[in-house]
Amino acid sequence: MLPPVPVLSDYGISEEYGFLPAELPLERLPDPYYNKWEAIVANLQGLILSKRLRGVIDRLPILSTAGLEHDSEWRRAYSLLCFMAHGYIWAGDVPSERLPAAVSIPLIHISAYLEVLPVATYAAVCLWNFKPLFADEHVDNLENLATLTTFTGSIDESWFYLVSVAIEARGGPILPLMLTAIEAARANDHRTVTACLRAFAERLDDLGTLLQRMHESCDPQVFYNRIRPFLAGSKNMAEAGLPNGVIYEDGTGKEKYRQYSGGSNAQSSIIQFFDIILGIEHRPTGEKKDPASESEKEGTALPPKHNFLLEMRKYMPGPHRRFLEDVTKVANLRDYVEAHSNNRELTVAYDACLAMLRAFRDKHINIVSRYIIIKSRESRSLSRSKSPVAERRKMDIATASRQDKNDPSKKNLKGTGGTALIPFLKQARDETGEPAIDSWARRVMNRDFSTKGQGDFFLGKEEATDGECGLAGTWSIDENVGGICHY
Ligand code: HEM
Ligand SMILES: N[C@@H](CC(=O)c1ccccc1NC=O)C(=O)O
Repeated sequence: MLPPVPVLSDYGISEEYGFLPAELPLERLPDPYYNKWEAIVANLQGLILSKRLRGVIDRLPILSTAGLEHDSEWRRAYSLLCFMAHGYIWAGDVPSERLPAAVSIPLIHISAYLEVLPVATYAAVCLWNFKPLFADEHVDNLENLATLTTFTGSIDESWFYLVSVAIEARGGPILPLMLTAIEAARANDHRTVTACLRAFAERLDDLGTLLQRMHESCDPQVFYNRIRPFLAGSKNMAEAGLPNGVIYEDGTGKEKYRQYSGGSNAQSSIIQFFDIILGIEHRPTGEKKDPASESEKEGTALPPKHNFLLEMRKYMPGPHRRFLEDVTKVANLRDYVEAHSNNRELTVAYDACLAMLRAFRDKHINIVSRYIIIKSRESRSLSRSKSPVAERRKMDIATASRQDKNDPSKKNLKGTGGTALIPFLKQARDETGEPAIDSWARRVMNRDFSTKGQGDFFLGKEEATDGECGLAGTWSIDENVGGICHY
């Protein structure tokens, strides 16, 4: 007996909005008992700017969670407390190693209820932190979105979160679409599978276009120096001033240091869903395709490596994490397409999805290059010329990275999630092309993009120059980030 195909509503997932809550995030908690939390967050930028946030939170009483009713209230409370927590920890000349009980006690309780970790996750700042400007218009349109809370009050920060919200909303309908494709493959209905894959490829192309819009209104300077420091977690943050992590006070005096990764879009369930549905496997960073043969060669068993993308599932809301696990059990499309490799329409549609997802990751690497790598180089040379200790510390918070004497600008830069970002992101991109069925597609997607240049490429047959799946285009090589495909 095959396991049942998951039903979205069983996991609180919407057919229309995907992992965004079907009920819009609350703009404030209805019970006036929580006015103190609402007032702090409503004045967050002012309190941070005037350096008065810590004092205010130090005087805040411990509020009970008993007044929270609907899930949307729990989500609002979680988001409020995460903004307060990260504001408290990071707004100051040195980060705070302790989080007062007035934040940590309710935050830990609410996180347990929502089955998410007590740190500013992607859910806290993106999924549960937006509103439509016009209630009668869709939220998959960036022109109809606003954020509820930001650390800085800047349009750059709002835009940074909202691009992700729009991607989640526009990607939402892909979930029921691809669950239908799984059912169709079970019924050997290749026409429906092909149609679903084509529609998926087109949507992925849309999502890439949305991702590119990051450049419109989020300035790399503002992102790197003003916004990003607040998104950092408490893991691997020694350079930034948190060698042990953070103590979440509970009044017992017996608390231990805790360490959590910072917010990262790797905590978005939708992109992980795309990988699962297409049968893309992500290995731990640095691991080659066939590690068994490598260890046999050396005659040693390799120790198990850390798989960051799996680790990031712990930072997703519990039902979303369980949905991904259950979809993994039924994902059959890669096997189905491989078993029907003589069906050109089917293989081309499947390869187009891989190509589009790979192109999405290319655009993302380009963003990371502009928003983090280039910025970190600039701030390093600036800080070398200024050099006082306070400047240096600020720089370390901004880069949230380790330094390497030989190449301080590249390999050792860390993402807020804690990855060695460039090797990790490039590997994730390359793994996206691996399942390609068609030999053309395989050659194009897995080619060595290590030299600069440009040219044309085709996915599928040579005559498939264009068309429904957008299978032809040009490629060019950027000096920082490897291959970029333009469709
Ligand atoms: C200025 C904007 C952005 C920057 C600087 C950025 C940076 C990063 C970094 C450094 C990582 C590595 C993981 C970590 O350690 O955190 C990452 C991962 C990731 N980011 Fe972004 N990101 C941005 C926007 C986005 C957006 C809008 C999306 C939309 C979906 C996205 C999707 C992902 C995904 C899916 C991963 C996991 C790696 C993968 O699956 O390829 N990012 N990002
Ligand atoms: N990993 C990114 C941060 C990041 O992507 C992120 C963090 C919190 C909430 C959303 C995020 N991504 C996208 O919009 C970084 O290292 O700066």
